[in-house]
Amino acid sequence: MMNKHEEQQEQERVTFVSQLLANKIKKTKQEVENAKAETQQVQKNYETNTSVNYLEADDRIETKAELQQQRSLVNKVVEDENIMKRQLDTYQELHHSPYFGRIDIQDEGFSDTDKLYIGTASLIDQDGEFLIHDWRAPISSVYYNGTLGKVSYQTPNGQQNTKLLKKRQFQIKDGKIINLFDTNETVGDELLQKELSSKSPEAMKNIVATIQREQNDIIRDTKSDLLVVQGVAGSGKTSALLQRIAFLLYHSRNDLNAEQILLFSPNLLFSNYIKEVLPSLGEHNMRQVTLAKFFSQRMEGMQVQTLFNRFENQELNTGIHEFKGSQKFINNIDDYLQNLKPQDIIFTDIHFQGETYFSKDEIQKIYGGLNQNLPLADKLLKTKNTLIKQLKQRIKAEINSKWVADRLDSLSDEQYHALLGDQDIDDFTDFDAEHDYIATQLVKQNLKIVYDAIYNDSFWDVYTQYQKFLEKVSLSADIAQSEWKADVKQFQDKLEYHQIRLDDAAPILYLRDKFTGENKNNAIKYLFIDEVQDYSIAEIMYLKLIFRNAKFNLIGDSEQAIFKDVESAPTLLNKLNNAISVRHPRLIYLNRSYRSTYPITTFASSILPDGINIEAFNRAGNKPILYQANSEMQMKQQLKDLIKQELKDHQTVAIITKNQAEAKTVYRTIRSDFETLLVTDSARSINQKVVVLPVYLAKGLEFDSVIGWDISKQNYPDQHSLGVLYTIMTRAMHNLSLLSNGPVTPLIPKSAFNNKLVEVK
Ligand SMILES: Nc1ncnc2c1ncn2[C@@H]1O[C@H](COP(=O)(O)OP(=O)(O)OP(=O)(O)O)[C@@H](O)[C@H]1O
Repeated sequence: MMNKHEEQQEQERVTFVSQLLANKIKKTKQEVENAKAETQQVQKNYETNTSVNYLEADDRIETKAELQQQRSLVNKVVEDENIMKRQLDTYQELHHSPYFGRIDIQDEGFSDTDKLYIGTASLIDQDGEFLIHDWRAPISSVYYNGTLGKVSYQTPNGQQNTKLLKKRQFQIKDGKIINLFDTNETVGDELLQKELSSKSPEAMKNIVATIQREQNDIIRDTKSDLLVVQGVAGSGKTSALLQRIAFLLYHSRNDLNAEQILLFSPNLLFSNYIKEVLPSLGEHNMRQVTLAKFFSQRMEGMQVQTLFNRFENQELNTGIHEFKGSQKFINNIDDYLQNLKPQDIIFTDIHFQGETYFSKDEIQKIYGGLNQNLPLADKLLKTKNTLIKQLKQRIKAEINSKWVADRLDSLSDEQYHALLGDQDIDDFTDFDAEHDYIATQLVKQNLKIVYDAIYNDSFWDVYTQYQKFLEKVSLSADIAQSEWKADVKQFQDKLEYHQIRLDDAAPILYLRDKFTGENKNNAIKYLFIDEVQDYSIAEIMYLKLIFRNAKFNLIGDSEQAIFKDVESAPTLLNKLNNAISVRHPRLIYLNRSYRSTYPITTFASSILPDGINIEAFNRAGNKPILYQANSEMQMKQQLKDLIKQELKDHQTVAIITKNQAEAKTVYRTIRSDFETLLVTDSARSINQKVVVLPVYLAKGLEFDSVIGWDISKQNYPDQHSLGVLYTIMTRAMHNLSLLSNGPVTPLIPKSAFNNKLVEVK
């Protein structure tokens, strides 16, 4: 036990640091004010200057240079102001809770010990001494990883050794220590217990003070170019992912910024839920996108089916669905393209003002005339270049035509200037040169449609090409020809309405971008996919094709597959490793579950084949209760009673259903008794105590109390529903109840609920 004197000393230090921070805050606030005033002044100057009429040719050159100078001044003061504001945010965050850990270390051969305090950001006093070390600094890893004794940690200069003499944990609130203790554990369970038993917050919290050893491995990995995390429900995958981003931004701060990190998240609700984590760590948010949004952006003019839509409609042929999502299917596309003869390429005419400008035969000839051993993308590029060359020649010929002369005569001053663009009149040697330039611009403007068609590859019909591929591909044994034909027909029918089924989206895009070599994104350096079990291998292969400079971080739980059958983790990982060949793959398992109480975690795990491997964090709570009703009416009444009861003890009660239709039924049942939010696909926040939502929108979220709706045998008849049921159960932090109309699903083993089955009377 720590003695009173030591506690007092620690409190004095906290008070000292708080006071220092208070001063810094005061000073920085003033600096922000000054910076603001300066920005306003500079901006005002800039606006006055830009409003002068700079069409006057004489003034132009001078004005231009001046403007450029002014603009960079504006940018600079804005940037200064932002830096100051960020600094202020950091101080304020630290002022609230300056640090959460202390380590005492002693380097080999030295007799004195260093006391290091660890917090969300570093703080230095006027002598350059660290009052607080950033949790991401190399030495801080000792706090998360080490037990007392000899320890080592990675630095940019290699591994360092030291001796860890003491590890102390703090809970500090508004300058007061509420808790402190010494520990030899990685990060003591005591603090974690406290963190986990609190009520579910509206937004996700950062876990910086209590990061666990395996989580720390994920966060601090800098070597892998494919990092796969398989973690059971509630094991902190999403938390670790976000801390990892914060770590990477710190670790590579000179050559990585938040804009170069992209996170694929399951839905908008989730995006919103995690939005506050990085700012609370003093970092900018990464970019976020959902798969649906990403696809629709890449297939303009097409309506791409969403995951939710596919799940709701359940119209899938499993064999075909699996085939189209497989690595084999993508490899087939590669083979198809490799062996594609020029005459098999679906070129289309380019039109201009209702007439054929370049015919598909001409284009075919250009393509066919190329050395066919060139890479695909080169062949297309050369074809495009030839087309553009021909277009330019026609533009030249067009300059002296009558329609151009007529149009030039009727140009207003303004139009003339517009055509002139950035060009300076003084640069022309004579009037003819100027005339030719303007005429060329005019023709170009008119022929821009043709230019765009070439540039955008609209002379190639990717959809029909894909259809041809479908007609040719050799099927796997479990798919009947007739079924496949029907599927191809469906593809064609949907296309008429500009609709693309989700299963076809990634393969089409893959075919397109492989053929053209275009649409690559070289800027993204780190790609994260959360809930990766919901992605097909084909989709991931497409992402790999596009984001070729990105290190891939795939995070998920094979047991929570709600859109397909549950796959064992090794199977899934094996598939991923084969599909994305990289140099340094790494796989990390997280088997300990933190979200739910011990009874809930063990109950939920009992329905999984490998559930025994899931380690429940030891936090007490009630056993889940199963209510079996004899009619829908009885079940509804029981639901209302339950909600009333749960609201007494909990902040949020979520009723989770299998699909949207059930969610609506529940909503209608309870809305007159409770203020209720029915969560839909477009929802962005949950701001009600009682919420109803289908399982796929509950992905990644957590609630104090969860009620699973109608988990009857009829609703969850077999293994296909395993992932759905497991996901529902594991959303609960403190309490879980399940309702069933009639006999309970066979997925829950009798032994799991023997003494907790309540017959509804
Ligand atoms: N080291 C930790 N310290 C404190 N809390 C933690 C820690 N790890 C996880 N948690 C908490 O456990 C809960 C689950 O974490 P998270 O949502 O990151 O898990 P997940 O693996 O992504 O879950 P799922 O796959 O079930 O959606 C959160 O409330 C999180 O704050």
